[in-house]
Amino acid sequence: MIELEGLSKRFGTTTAVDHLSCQIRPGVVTGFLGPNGAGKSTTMRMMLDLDNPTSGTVRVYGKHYRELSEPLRHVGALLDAKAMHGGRSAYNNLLCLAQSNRIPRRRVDEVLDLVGLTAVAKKKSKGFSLGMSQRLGIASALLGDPEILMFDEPVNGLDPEGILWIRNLMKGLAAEGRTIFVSSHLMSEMALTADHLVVIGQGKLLADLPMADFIQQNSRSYVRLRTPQQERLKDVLHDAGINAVSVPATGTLEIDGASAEQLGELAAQHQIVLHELSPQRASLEEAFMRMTADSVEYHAHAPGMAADGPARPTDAPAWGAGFQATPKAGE
Ligand SMILES: Nc1ncnc2c1ncn2[C@@H]1O[C@H](COP(=O)(O)OP(=O)(O)OP(=O)(O)O)[C@@H](O)[C@H]1O
Repeated sequence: MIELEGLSKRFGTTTAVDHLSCQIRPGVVTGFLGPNGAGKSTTMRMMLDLDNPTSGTVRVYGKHYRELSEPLRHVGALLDAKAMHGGRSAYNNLLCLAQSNRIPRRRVDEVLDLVGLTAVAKKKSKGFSLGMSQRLGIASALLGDPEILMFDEPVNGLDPEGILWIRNLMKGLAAEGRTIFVSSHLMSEMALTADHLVVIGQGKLLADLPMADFIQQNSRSYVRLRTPQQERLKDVLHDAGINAVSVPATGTLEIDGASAEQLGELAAQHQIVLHELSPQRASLEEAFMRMTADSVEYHAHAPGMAADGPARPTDAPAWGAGFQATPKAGE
């Protein structure tokens, strides 16, 4: 369990973290999301006592990080994969960490094996690729077999096999009852890994809720229908009080406010042929873009797009217009 209470951090005139309060619970993978510069790394650094809060507190199992004796046995973290001593071998980097926390030497071999670096254990870490450095950073986080694990962008530089491995590792560690807190900009990966989300924008808490609720609350689901009898179906739907929007580009109808079952049965009753009847659920990426659109600081613009153009994805469906995210703190 990690508890943040009114946590704030200012750097000069920049407020990196702004009165953040939430709890990161054990037994699940909690994803930590936010646009660039939202304050994710600063928050994680404060959790590890690497930055002092301007105000507020962060506690791990009821204690400040600095009060933990042998902290690696309680909290393991990967914040910066290149933070290792480049002149030391992977083995020696881990051995130094182990010795300073009274962790037995055999654990170094175990974690090297776990992350797949046994073959290069004696090589200096400055020659490691980003993916190998990530694996070494993950090994250091696992060294003390801690109850709490924090990973800042852990899949950065990993190949597909490595991404699958870290995903299963995090899920497995959470299933053992550990607290797993992970940041990533890869929404598709986060959608597959995290059970719960904490979302921040400009240092403020925007959401703290289960993944499924986040997607449901920040997107609209609808049903897509394709039929060779579109006008007839529209009349039937109209008579049933259901509004359908034609999408000429795809030749489909988009309907919200009715389930796929209802629509299929209605079509069958009127002997209307359907070529497609598919419930559409927005992706985590879409839900994230909608929620954080107003707190994105650094916008890139597609060629030809005005500098003050929309922050939302250009392929956002028309029904997104007027959408308002409802920030929700706590559950
Ligand atoms: N040491 C520092 N000195 C001054 N400003 C800082 C410092 N560290 C972070 N900041 C600022 O604090 C804000 C939050 O930065 P932070 O790195 O925590 O965001 P982030 O969400 O991790 O971003 P990203 O997703 O790009 O990694 C930014 O405006 C950043 O420029």
